[in-house]
Amino acid sequence: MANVKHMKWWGWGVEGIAFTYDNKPAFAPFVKKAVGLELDGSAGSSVSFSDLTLPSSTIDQAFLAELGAIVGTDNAIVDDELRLVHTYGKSIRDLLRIRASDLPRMPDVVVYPADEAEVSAVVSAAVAANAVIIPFGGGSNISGSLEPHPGEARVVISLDLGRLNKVVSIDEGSGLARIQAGAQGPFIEEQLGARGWTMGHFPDSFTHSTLGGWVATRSSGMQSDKYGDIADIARGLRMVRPAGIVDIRPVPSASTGPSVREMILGSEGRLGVITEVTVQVHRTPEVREINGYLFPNWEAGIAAMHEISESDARPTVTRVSDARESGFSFATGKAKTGFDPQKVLMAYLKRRGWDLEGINLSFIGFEGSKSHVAYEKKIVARIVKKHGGLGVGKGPGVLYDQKKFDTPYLRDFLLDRGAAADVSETAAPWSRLNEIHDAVYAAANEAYEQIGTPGWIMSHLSHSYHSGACLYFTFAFVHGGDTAIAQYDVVKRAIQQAFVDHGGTISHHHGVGREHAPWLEQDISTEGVALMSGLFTAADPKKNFNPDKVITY
Ligand SMILES: Cc1cc2nc3c(=O)[nH]c(=O)nc-3n(C[C@H](O)[C@H](O)[C@H](O)COP(=O)(O)OP(=O)(O)OC[C@H]3O[C@@H](n4cnc5c(N)ncnc54)[C@H](O)[C@@H]3O)c2cc1C
Repeated sequence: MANVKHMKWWGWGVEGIAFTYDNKPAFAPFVKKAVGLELDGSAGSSVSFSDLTLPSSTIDQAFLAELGAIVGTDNAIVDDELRLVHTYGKSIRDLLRIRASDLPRMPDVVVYPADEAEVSAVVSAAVAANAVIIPFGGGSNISGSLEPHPGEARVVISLDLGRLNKVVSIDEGSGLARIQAGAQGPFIEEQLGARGWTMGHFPDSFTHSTLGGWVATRSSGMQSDKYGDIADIARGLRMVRPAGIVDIRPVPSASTGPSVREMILGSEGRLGVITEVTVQVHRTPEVREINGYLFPNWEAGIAAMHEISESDARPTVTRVSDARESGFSFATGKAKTGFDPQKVLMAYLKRRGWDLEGINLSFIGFEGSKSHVAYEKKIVARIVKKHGGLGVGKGPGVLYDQKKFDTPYLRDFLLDRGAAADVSETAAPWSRLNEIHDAVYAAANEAYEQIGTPGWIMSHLSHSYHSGACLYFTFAFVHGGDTAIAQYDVVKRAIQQAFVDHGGTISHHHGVGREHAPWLEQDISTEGVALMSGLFTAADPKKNFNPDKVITY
């Protein structure tokens, strides 16, 4: 069997790692206050694989043998757990549906090609048989980008790129690395790091997502302020199509008509299978540091991030959490014995007249030579001070850096105990960020009233650009069991609508999939959707490539 590791079928990450609130005394009271959920130390209720009802595979032996002849019989697999892992991504909707056995259509077979030639052969065989091909990276998307259409009558192949996982070569003279599309974050950085390079792309899902998936969803990492989004980082591409390979060479910029590279970015498997990407890489910096700052309120934090984006400083991360999200961060802190610097700091701020409930916690990252980092930190310190903020040093930044990939486990913990939590993000001009923030809060709170349960919403700004920034919202509520997805839809719809109504996009970095497709027309206009639809129809007239995503039937 293919030696490709997958996440748990029922949640985030790998078996054996889970969120715990041991030694986090503020966590249980925080959850009680936020969503009314009583944490009593019990393990909660999870789901066992044998409780699920799964539809059988519809692939016939002859086609399975044909695929097996291309990739090896061990790499064309009909196995229920593998099929399940390849059905959905990791949104709360996906996790709720799995727990409810809401699985109308699963892939019939999971195929693991070893190289581009095998991808091409599988694509040819699949198109000849009029089968559906769904490229699979790490399965971490939260936009419904993988699931087969419930009524799909044709054979559905999940084409897992997990064996295409090598850094092929590095052009050290240009800072370009050729990397296979199925490589996951840690493996890429390990390979590059060993030769003194970094790609600088660190999405929160870094540990379980792939280069091909990042490109296919237009991903953005937490250090995008310096390194760019994947759309900036990915310079060259190779994508398998039924009639051949699209080969976009890694030139720094080009004036060659509408950009085919851009058409592939965000295509979510609808145009073909990406096998290789040439990315920009940078020398590992001499200094890497994330510092903590506090602001007395949200408006001050946003104004400071805006001013930093216009300054001579070019931090890697500019992030500020609103008061609610800051409260959440404080609540997940470990208990201290003896001297507690946080307590001392809070006492100091109180003396200076700060409203402790209104504190906004910020992280700003710096990379480069010692002198460059010192120069940037000086600029940032001046701006933070101007907006009434305060630097609190490296300590909180070190903690943030260590914990940043652990947060997703919390969602499974809450789900086991009856609470649904998920995220929605947007990007908008600087001039509209405060308006969007307030509008989303109002929309979510109205939605909670509508579904009749107390709910939680919190937000941070991340990913700053010249003209605006990304706002990222996390929401949670105790769900009503069978009605959980309907309740989730009410909240999610309210938030997405508030984005478009107030000048934001429906998705800054999570793609469209099926989840955000209903708002696409409001975002890019009717004619915009018509253009995109024309591209998909011309490129894939029989809808063999991951149909029903981005633009749905
Ligand atoms: C806890 C959590 C945190 C997250 N944090 C971030 C974040 O910080 N930034 C961010 O950008 N996203 C984030 N995401 C979303 C997700 O990780 C991204 O969308 C990621 O880019 C998906 O990559 P993947 O390899 O898992 O792709 P998959 O989920 O396997 O696939 C996603 C889509 O891409 C297509 N695809 C995958 N590989 C290929 C290929 N080789 N060729 C053609 N199409 C392909 C699939 O068909 C599908 O349509 C997060 C998700 C979770 C659950």
